[in-house]
Amino acid sequence: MNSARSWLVWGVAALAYIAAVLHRSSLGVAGPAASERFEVAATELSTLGAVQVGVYAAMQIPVGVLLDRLGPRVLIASGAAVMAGGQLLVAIAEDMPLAILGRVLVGIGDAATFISVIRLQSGWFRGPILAQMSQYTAISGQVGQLLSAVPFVWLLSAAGWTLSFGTLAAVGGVAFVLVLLIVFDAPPGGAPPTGSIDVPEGWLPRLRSAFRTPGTRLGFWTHFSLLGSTNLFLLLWGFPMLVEGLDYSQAQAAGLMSIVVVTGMVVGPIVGITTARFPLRRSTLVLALVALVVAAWAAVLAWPTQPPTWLVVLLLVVLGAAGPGSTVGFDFARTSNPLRVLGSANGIVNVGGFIATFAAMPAVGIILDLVHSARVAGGEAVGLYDWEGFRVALSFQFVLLALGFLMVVRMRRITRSRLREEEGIEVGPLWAAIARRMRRRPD
Ligand SMILES: NCCCC[C@H](N)C(=O)NCC(=O)O
Repeated sequence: MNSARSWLVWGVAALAYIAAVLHRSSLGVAGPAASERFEVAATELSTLGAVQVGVYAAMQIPVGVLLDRLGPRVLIASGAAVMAGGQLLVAIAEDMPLAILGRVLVGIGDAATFISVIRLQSGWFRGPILAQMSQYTAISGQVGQLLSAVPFVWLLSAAGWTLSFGTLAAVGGVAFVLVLLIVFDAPPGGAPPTGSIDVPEGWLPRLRSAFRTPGTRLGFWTHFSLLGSTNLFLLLWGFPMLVEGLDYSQAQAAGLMSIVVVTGMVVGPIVGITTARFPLRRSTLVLALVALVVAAWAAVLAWPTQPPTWLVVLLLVVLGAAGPGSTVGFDFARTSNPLRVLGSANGIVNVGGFIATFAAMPAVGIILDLVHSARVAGGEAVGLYDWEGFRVALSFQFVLLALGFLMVVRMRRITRSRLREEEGIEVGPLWAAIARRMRRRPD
């Protein structure tokens, strides 16, 4: 445990996750080339991305269940192979149906990767470092995002569609081989024991047991509350909001959006160390981050004119910090479930953020349309994507953020009362803990 070999195994699994995120984000940066190759408009093209994210979300529970049966090694390796196959289809596709099939395969393989790497960590690491490992895994994914934004974009322009997507397929193939050679579920001698906790037999009872555990649902609502806004911004509405709503150039908008990614990479380890040091205060950190997201959006959307750049940057920093905050959801699942149901529990947590994203993505589009139609009917000559429209449409997020906040408060009450009954641990208010600590400190 926690040995050089643990780091090597995790490192190769993290490489597979980097490759997964590279596959995931490769289409987003290839928009114009894809429009040209398949002769489709932007709207049809966006269905390719939506299909992939939809498949990813729909596969979380089945993948979680399979993870508990087959273990992370099989799931990470199969994920890499399926994604490589999918990218190969995209590389040779000359029409949309084959490209869609390719992206469906990418979505399926991608779905198997992140929660399997998170599950793998519990086989190889012990102690406080475990709380940090999920953050390091999530950060490695950001490397995949950067690889798609810079070298892949360059390769696409230099070598063309087939060769560049073919290269991604080869990257997936290399990841597959490396995982088979190096990644095993646990060190020789087996995984750490699950203690005296009874684990039900059969996938459905196990899934039910994971769902009934309050810590799993606390993780789900954490992920729901903190990933929705960041995903909504990064995956769909951020770019149009900055370019068409706030009149930034495309290059400025790209630079601004990278603030979200870089902040996530900086804040991740801080969140990991904090949650490892103060495990009983994780939910307070989550609630504080949700409150920050609400405050930042409220300030930007309520600004009397177009918000100044410093305020936009502040929003982007907060959205960047929310990403690592959402990863805390997996830590709640880890500390409240036995190892043999952790795959199912991680699957449940990971659905949270994607449900929020799915609810918000179309809702913002529909509200933008409604506001635009109403204003045009009232005699105004305005574009679909003007700032007034975005102000109203993006406010929809407050509904999801409020729901998420209230559910985190509720689930933390239930989790804490379970902790009191089963382990005799009383978690008092934060201010009382701080006051106690100050009294203990020598003058
Ligand atoms: N851009 C935000 C990254 C946060 C990572 C996140 N907690 C997560 O759940 N990722 C799932 C995945 O498959 O990448």
